[in-house]
Amino acid sequence: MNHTDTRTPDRARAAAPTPVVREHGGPDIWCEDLVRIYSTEGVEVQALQGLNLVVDPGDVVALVGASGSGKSTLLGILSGLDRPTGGRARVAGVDLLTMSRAQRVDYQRHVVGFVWQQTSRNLLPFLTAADNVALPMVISSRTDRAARVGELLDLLGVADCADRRPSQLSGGQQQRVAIATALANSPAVLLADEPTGELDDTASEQVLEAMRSAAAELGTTVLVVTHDPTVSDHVRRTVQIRDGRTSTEVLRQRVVGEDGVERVVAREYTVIDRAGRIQLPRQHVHELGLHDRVRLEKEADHVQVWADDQDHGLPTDDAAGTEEAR
Ligand SMILES: Nc1ncnc2c1ncn2[C@@H]1O[C@H](COP(=O)(O)OP(=O)(O)OP(=O)(O)O)[C@@H](O)[C@H]1O
Repeated sequence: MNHTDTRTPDRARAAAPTPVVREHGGPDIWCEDLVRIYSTEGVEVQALQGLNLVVDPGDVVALVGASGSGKSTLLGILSGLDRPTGGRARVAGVDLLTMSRAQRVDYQRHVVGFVWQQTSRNLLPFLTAADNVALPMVISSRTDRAARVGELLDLLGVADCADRRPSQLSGGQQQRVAIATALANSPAVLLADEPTGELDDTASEQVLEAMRSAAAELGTTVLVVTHDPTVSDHVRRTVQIRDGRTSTEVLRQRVVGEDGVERVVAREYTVIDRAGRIQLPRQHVHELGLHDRVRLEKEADHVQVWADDQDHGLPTDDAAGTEEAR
């Protein structure tokens, strides 16, 4: 113990966060059957209803979905601000359900970075951009601060803003400084909740591109909640949440055609959980009149889904019917 430290051992311990236990290897975000139920005045809202999500290290993923579908609830849990009601969740090898309150501080300082929608919420107004970026490193006693501040501001394209306060920056510049601040302590995962929600199209484009390229350069995994339709140009993978569950995903791949021209091919997938459950797109359900139950037919390499148009009141000799085991 430091002899100049006059605090009692207990107080000294309380000041330093307890390090989180990290298992290395595996995905950077892993959620299984995640449930979050809010209870207010006797009314229960099931914000997450068994959500599954796996994000590999270095991936940049956009999370989209209608208002109230559970996006912010998920981000709240992944950032360590909230606890799930059930299920399991790991971020960068940290088990979020067994993490203690003291470990949460270490988790939020070193494992995850966070950017909020409101530009004013991300930065301290009385500090310059450079001092805002340096602050998390001061708190965690990092010594290479000046070099790191320069590197991050440069990476986010706001090196010329270093000596300005947030009020002297545009909304887009503020968000880029906010991303630099969130990346200061080299988190494994960057979480962003509508980071372009208050910006116009041009500034949104610049912020998303700066975030993507900085994450690629630093190897940071990114999960960004957005309503911004242009986000698809900046991410390889878009995950859609519907009613508290991941429902569909769009994966984009760059392919070179026979004409030698490179293009992006996007393909939409429906998410299947461990139990084999899938959620059919609402439009398919509506257009095909699917309800109550559907009939599945397995082909050699795919499964067909048919509306139930049988009369169940009578025995049937329909060839598609399956004879019950006796
Ligand atoms: N603290 C809370 N107490 C009670 N219900 C809540 C609370 N926070 C969220 N909810 C409810 O949980 C559901 C999911 O909310 P959430 O904020 O996660 O959705 P969202 O997809 O982020 O929506 P938006 O796009 O509008 O921000 C909604 O029905 C919401 O009303």
